[in-house]
Amino acid sequence: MPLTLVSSQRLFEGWQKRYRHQAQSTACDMTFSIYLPPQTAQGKKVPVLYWLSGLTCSDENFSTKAGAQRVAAELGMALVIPDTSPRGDAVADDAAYDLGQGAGFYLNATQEPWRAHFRMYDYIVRELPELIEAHFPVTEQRAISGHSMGGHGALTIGLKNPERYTSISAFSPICNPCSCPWGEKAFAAYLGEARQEWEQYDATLLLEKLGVALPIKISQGSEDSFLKEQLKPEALLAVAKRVEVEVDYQLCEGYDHSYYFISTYIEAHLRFHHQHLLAS
Ligand SMILES: N[C@@H](CCC(=O)N[C@@H](CS)C(=O)NCC(=O)O)C(=O)O
Repeated sequence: MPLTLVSSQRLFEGWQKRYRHQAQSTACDMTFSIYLPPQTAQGKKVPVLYWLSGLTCSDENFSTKAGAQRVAAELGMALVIPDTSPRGDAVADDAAYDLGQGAGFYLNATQEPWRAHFRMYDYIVRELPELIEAHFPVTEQRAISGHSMGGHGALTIGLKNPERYTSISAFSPICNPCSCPWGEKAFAAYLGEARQEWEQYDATLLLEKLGVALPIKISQGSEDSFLKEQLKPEALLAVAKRVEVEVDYQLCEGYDHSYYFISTYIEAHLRFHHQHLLAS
């Protein structure tokens, strides 16, 4: 599995790098970004935080806007930031921002024209960590976080694979995609009309079914324009209470859905993951 280096920059005594590689699960070239903290230059292996971005993003939004690298350098954590979907001329797409390229929803599509390439669940859970652990000085300790569609990805992937992650966190996650317009549209397209197929990718329904007790932290802006119609944290929190799973939920007064919000709270999320990675 060869990697092609796309770019490399020095940052907080570590390195921000971008790579391209041919992915088996998505059957196309994929690009990801990685921040390697200074400890790796001293030959030390470090744990990894996987960050899943939201609709319309690539691997570059978080790398350039969240400001996470300073604290990652201090804590000695690598940051791995994949793209949000397969891409390319041979990959199906849709004119809307919330379907197709840039909107992979971290699932394995079963429907035409999506199923050949839209297999982001397999890519994130298996293929990418295997690649990262084979090529970089990292341990097998992993944490997972994300924003909006990526918050949905972090929650569902973490809940379904608790043995693979120490902790889950999310900013403004789509908590109950089976019951919101973004989720209903994407799941109908990628998974078909049978709603029982959708349940395997819905954090609220998964928490109810699996009751996984991994540490979970969620931050949500009170002025997020998507909060009421799309994100539905109240559905997840009600289930968490019912199944007695503790969720560290913070409603952040006055913040919206943007990377200004993420950059304000990313330090708290990195320290949360670091504490659980240390204990693992
Ligand atoms: N109305 C927005 C919806 C998409 C959106 O807000 N995307 C969020 C994630 S759900 C994002 O992170 N955008 C990229 C950025 O802010 O850098 C658009 O059309 O771009």
